[in-house]
Amino acid sequence: MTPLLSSEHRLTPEQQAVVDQPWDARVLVTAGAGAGKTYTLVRRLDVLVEREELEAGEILVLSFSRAAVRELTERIERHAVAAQRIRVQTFDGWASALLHRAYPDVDWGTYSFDGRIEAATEALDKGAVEGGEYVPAHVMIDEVQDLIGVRREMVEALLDRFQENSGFTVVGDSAQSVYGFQVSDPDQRAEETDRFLEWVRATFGEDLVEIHLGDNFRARSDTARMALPHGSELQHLPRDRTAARGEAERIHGDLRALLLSTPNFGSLDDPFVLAALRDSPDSTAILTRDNGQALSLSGTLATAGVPHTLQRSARERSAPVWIAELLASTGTTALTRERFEDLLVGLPVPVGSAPEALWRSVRKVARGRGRGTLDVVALHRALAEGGLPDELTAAQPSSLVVSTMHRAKGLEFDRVLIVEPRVLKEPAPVRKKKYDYDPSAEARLLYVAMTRARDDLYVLDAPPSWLVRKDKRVDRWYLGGRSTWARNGIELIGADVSHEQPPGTEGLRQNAEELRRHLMADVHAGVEAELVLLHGIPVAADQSPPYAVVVGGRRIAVVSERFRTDLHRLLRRTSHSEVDRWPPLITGLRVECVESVAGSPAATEAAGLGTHGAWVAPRLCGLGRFHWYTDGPEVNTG
Ligand SMILES: Nc1ncnc2c1ncn2[C@@H]1O[C@H](COP(=O)(O)OP(=O)(O)OP(=O)(O)O)[C@@H](O)[C@H]1O
Repeated sequence: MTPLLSSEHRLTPEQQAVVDQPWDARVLVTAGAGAGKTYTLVRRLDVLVEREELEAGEILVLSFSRAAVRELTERIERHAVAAQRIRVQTFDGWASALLHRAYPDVDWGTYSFDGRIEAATEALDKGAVEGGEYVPAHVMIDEVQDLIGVRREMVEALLDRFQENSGFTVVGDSAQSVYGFQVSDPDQRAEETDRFLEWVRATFGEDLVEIHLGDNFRARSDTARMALPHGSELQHLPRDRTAARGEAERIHGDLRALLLSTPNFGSLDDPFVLAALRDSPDSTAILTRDNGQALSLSGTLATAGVPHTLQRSARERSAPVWIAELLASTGTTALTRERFEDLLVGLPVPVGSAPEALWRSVRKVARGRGRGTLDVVALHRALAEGGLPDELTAAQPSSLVVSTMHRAKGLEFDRVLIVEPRVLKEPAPVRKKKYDYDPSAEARLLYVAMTRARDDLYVLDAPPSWLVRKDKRVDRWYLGGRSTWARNGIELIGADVSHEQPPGTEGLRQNAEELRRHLMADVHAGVEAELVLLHGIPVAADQSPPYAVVVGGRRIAVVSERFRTDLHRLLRRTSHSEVDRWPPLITGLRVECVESVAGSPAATEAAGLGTHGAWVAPRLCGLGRFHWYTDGPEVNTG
C-alpha cells in the first residue's frame, strides 16, 4: 500500500511534545479553537503505531459526533501513515459494540441511547470486558469538554478500570462545550461544565502530563480570527453562578457585536446571494441557532435549486446502497477478499473510496471464521442493528452545508455564514420565570460558530421562521400559523419511510425489482419529493392513513408507522379529540439519499428480490408543507 503523506505541517514544540509522549503516558491537552488539536491527535496516532509499536486494534479512538468521526477518519486517511487501520468510534457506537460482545443474547436494540451507555458503564465496572480486544493499550478522546452525564461516567469507568495497562490522550477546550441534545436543564449543564477535566486532574494527579496548545492555525484572515481572544475568557468564567452568567452575557454581547461588524451576506431571498452560494468553489457552512432555522433555509435553497446538505443529527445514520447490493449479489455466507473486490466492481460505491478501505470497514463488524474472509450473515446483522462502522454511515460531505451551530463543532470550512444571533435578554421579572436560556452555553455556542472559518465570516439575515416551531410531543419541527392549533407542515426525519418491506410491495403494487433499479439509477440526493395520501382510512386509531412517497411523478415508497403516528399526534388538538381531516398532499421535501435497509429473507422473497433480506429505500428530509385542498393536477399520484 502506498502511504498517503500529503500536506504535513511542521509541528509546534507543544504539539511535538504531545506527539512524543510514550504510549502509557496519561496526557491531557487543552487548547483554544483551531489550535491543531485534532491534527496533533492524528500525528500522535502515527507515532503510537510506528514508534511505540502498538497494534491498530490496541488503540481506541472515541469521538463525539458522527460528523467528528468522519472528519477524524478522513484526516487519518489524509495525513497518517501507519495509523490507517485505526478505527474511530462514537461513544454510543463503542458502547453498543461492547455490549454485543459482553452479552450477545440481550436485545440491545430495545434500549435507549443512554440506557446502552449506562449498561456499558456497568459492564466495565463489573469487569465484564476484562481481557481480550476490549482492553485498549491507549485511549484517545477528542472534544472531552462535551463529555457529560452518562457518557462522562462511562469514560471515567473506562480510564479508571484499565489505568494499570493503558495510557490515554484526551483533548479538549472548555470554551467549546456545547452539549446540544444531551442536557436541557441549565442547572445540570452548569454543574457538568469542566467536570471531566477536573476528574482527570484529580484522579491522575502527578502522573498526568498536561500540555496547552496556544496557536491558531485555522484562521487565515483577521475576520476568521476575531472571536479567538474570547476563548480564554470562556475557559475561565467565574465559579460563582451569578457572576458567571453576567460575564457570559457580556461575552455573548461582545461576540455578537464582532459578528455584526463583519460584512452582511444578505438574505436568501436575494437571487444574487443564491447565485453566490451556488457558484462558489469554496466549502461553505450556513450555521443556525436551531434546526427550525436550518430547515427553513434549506427549504429556500432547495426551492432555488442550490445544491446543499442539511447536517443531520449525530444520531442519525444511514447505510450506503452498496451494502444491500453486495448482499443481493452473493448467495454465499462468506466472501474472500478477492471475491469481495470482484463484486464491488459492479456496485455503486462512493466516488473515490478504495476497495481496501471498504474491505477493512466491513470486516470490522463481519470478520469471517476463515482467514481473510467476510461473514455475510454478520454483515446483514450489522446492517439490521445499525451497527455498521461510522465511516460507512456518515453522510457524504458537500460543498455547501446547512447546519445548526451545535452540529458544526469540530468542523472547519473556508467560509462561514452565521444567522444573525438574537440579543440575550433576561426574562421579565413579572413573569417570575427562570432564565429560558443559559448565557454561558449561548456564548460558547457562538464562539464555536465563529471559530469554524478558515477565511471568511459573514452574517446572514435570519429567515422569517416565526411560523416554524417545535412540537414537544413528537419532538419535531412543524409549520404553524396564527392560531395555536394551526398545523401547516411537518419536519421529516430519517425514520419516516417504511422499512417493513421492500418499496413497491406495501400498498403500491409495483414490481419491486423494477422499482429497485429505478431507485438506484434515477433517484438522486437532493431531488424533490412529496407525500400523497393513499386513501382516507387510518391504519390504526392512533395513526394517520398511509401516504406514498412520490418522486418525479412516481410512487417509490410508503411512509412508516412512526410517521403516521407522529402526524396523528401533531394534528390532534387534545388527547381526546379526533383528527377529521388529513392533508391529501405534503410538499417541500427532498430525498436525502437512497440507503440500504435490512429486513427478513421472507420479505425479499415475497417481493421477488431473492432471499438475502436487504433492499434499498429512499430517505427523506426537509420541512413538509400541508396542502389541504388539491385539485387534479396538483396531486401527482404517479
Ligand atoms: N503545526 C501546524 N502548522 C500549520 N497548520 C496546522 C498545524 N497544526 C494544525 N494545523 C491546521 O490547522 C487547522 C486547525 O486544526 P484542527 O482542526 O486540528 O484544530 P482543533 O484544535 O481541533 O480545532 P477546533 O477545536 O476549533 O475544532 C487544520 O486545517 C490543520 O491542518
